[in-house]
Amino acid sequence: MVAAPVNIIVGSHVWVEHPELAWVDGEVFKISAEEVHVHTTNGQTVFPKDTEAPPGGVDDMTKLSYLHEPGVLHNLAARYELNEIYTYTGNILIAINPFQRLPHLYDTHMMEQYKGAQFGELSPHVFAIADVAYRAMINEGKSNSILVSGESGAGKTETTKMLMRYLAYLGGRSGVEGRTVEQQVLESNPVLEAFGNAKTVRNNNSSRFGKFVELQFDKNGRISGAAVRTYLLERSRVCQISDPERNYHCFYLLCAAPPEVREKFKLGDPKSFHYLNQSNCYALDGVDDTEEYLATRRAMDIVGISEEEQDAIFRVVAAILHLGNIEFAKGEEADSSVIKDEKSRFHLNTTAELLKCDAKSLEDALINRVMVTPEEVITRTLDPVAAVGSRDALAKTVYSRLFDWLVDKINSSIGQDPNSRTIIGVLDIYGFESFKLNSFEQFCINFTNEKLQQHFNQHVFKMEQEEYTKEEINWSYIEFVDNQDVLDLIEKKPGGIIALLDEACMFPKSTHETFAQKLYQTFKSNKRFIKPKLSRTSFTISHYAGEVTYLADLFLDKNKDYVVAEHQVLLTASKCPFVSGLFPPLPEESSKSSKFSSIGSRFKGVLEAIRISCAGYPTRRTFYEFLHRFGVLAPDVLDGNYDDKVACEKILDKMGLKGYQIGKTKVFLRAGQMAELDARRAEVLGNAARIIQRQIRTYIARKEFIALRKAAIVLQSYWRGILACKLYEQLRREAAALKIQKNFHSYTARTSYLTARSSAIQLQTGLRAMVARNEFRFRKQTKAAIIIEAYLRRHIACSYYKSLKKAAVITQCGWRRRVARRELRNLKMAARETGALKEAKDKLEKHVEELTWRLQFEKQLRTNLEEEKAQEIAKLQDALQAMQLQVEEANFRILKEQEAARKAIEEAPPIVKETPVIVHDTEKIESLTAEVDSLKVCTLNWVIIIVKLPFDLQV
Ligand SMILES: Nc1ncnc2c1ncn2[C@@H]1O[C@H](COP(=O)(O)OP(=O)(O)OP(=O)(O)O)[C@@H](O)[C@H]1O
Repeated sequence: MVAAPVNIIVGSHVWVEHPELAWVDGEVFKISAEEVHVHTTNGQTVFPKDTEAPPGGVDDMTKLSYLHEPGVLHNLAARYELNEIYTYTGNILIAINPFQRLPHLYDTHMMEQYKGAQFGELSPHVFAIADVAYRAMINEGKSNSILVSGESGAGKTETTKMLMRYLAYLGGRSGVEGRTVEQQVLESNPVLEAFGNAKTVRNNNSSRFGKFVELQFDKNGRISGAAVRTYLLERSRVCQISDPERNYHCFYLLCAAPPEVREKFKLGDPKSFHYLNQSNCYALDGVDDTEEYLATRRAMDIVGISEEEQDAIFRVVAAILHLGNIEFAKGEEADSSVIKDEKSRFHLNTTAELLKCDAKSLEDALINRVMVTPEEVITRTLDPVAAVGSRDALAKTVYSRLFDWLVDKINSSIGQDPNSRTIIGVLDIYGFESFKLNSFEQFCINFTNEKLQQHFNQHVFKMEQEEYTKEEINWSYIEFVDNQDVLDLIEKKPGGIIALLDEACMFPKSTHETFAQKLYQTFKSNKRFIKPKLSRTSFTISHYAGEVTYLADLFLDKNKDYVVAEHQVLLTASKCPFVSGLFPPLPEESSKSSKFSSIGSRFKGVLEAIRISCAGYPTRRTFYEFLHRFGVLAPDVLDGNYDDKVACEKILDKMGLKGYQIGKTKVFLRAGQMAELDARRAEVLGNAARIIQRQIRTYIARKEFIALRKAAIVLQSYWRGILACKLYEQLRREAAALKIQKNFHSYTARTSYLTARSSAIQLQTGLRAMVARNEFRFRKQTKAAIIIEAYLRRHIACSYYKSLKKAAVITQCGWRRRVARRELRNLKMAARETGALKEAKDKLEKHVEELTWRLQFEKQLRTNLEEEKAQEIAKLQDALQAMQLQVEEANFRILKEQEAARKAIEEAPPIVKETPVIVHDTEKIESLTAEVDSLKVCTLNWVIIIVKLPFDLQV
């Protein structure tokens, strides 16, 4: 791995509950207006406050004028209060856990801004670090790594995720089946977290392993693959937890799995398992383990873990829980043990069943040890305590193998790029650890941190040197505290602690006690090694970050990191291919040395970087800045028209400072020299201020006196004026009072008059209203009477009219009947006369005919006599014509009479013919009609009045 050009230190928690109080790593800092008090275990230290720094703090701590621990912490606290969680220290980023979501800090817009931006141009940000790493990789073609370190819960994992997101943004590539590599790495997180994370005191989801995510890039800077490497899984947690922590999440998830799963693995309440019930914490706030179980299964699906493999994984997890419940009792032989009771045997059988191995072999593997000597094979029994140790060792081994299997599976699922030229690695590893009891794990972690520290020292030192070279200053005598001696103590070959440990592991008779004694002997004169009094197995190392006492008790076993041969044989023989796959047969005994391939640092590392700066020339100012600030110390130098560099040198000499350096453009000051100059500057400025103050005070006092006198005169005249005003006011008030009284009296009199008047009016109104109402009632009654009368009269008139009408009609009918009868009689007589005429006519016709015949007869008889009687005939003819005329007349009359008779018959009764009559009493009728009209129409019949009567009406 190429040395990292950039580092991220995830800082310790800083809580600023009160703006003036910060708590950092167990030390309380009280920040007053003038100075910073640090309450440490060694008592109280007081530091001057950095008055140069802006109230919101500086974004790069190298800009602080005073580089001391409280100043640095105060700066972080001030920034934290403004939600500025990132701060630079040179090119190191310090991130402070905000304990709240700050989405605006990580959105695409933010990524866009940091893309390609100059380092330091924008506010400190994790994206800026990733950007520098990426650009360096692209420009120089070198791999880079970013170190994320800090104590548990500081936010390393979150920071790592942000880095990954940004790097994926820069080098994004669509991955297999549409999922990007970054997505695949993130999708694998739930699986890793379920098996590698646990609740600790500081973090509910604490990663209990170190993680190195390697993003592989192709020549175009596109992500072409990724790998996740894990380190130092906290194996001891599988068997041992303390309240209120939890074991790995997967155990609780499985206990909360659906009933059929629990039944299959014979699981129950987590409280019933020894590996879980050592702590009272079973559930996590806001986390549903059943949901998490299903989410983990889903994530396993995504990662490509088959159904059978998932089943086997959870079977192994269940087996570990049952394994933990196997208890041992003393056996009959000395130093031997047996399975304690039926309950333990049940768990033993269940474990064997789940691991698909022989129950008897499991029992033997737990309580016996086989020792192979050149001569013979000896089987040694284990006492109950050793058997428990054996049981726990098996549980830890199985679990760590399971975890490694998962990591391998995830890596093969994400896919590697064997042709990748460059990588960017992100290392997420815990920082320096010091607990009450520290074991081999802490030793390894702290060793890792020592390594980082050395790397870090060299790195910062190198940068300092570069700056000094650039400025051409003499730097040969710069010292810095090196931790090489600690590293020598731990890793030197031969003779270091690790070498001695490896040596001890190789001797079968070695115990932790002999190992500790060896250490005491070897390092009795080493400044970094301390033997604690009254202890036979612990030792203390003076690390760069402080002293840590380690318990050597389990160092040998843990260092060996070997799988007990019996356990190996047992599980290799498992009928379950998954389980046997976790324990492939060993080719041969492998070296047991610990493998540490990475480094970490923590916050106090950061301070070391500052201390290194202090060891050199921590304060540097350009000539202009220096003269601008400290010119007041030597005004004559400023007036002397010297070159800036010479002027700076003269001022420094005048102040009697030694050891400073003048570069090409800057003045380099030793630690503390800036403070000294500041103090002198403050003194000079103070003296000047005092003179100015004196003059100003005199001026102010005189000005105040004149103003006071002027004010007194003005006050007096005002006061007199006020008295006169008061007198006038009194007089005015009296007059006003009289006026008011007068008006008041008139007002009351008028009010009472108006009241009486209004009462009288009211009374009158009432009475008048009463009279009017009576009158109105009377008129109303009268009107009603008139209406009734009118109705009555109309009724009488109507009745009378009806009777008259009826009489008229009767009279008319009688008269008409009489006339008609007379007519009829005449007609009948006429008819009878017509018959007689007709008879006479007929007779006459017969007579004519007879005469005609007689004429014709006589014509013949009297032909001769014709001439004689011509005259007589002519006479006769005349008589005949006359008679014919009479006949015609008679006929005509008959016809007329017939016509008249026919008409008479037609007109004969019952038909009554209306004959217009002359109305003599029209006025009377009209008046009646008018009256009837006025009396309102009662019925429609009455509206239509016959105004013409057929006969003379006599009333
Ligand atoms: N940048 C951040 N923004 C918001 N919340 C954060 C951030 N960093 C950390 N946190 C919060 O702090 C919690 C702990 O962070 P994280 O798990 O990253 O710590 P860690 O240093 O990895 O701890 P451990 O070493 O125990 O795994 C997170 O669950 C999250 O709630």
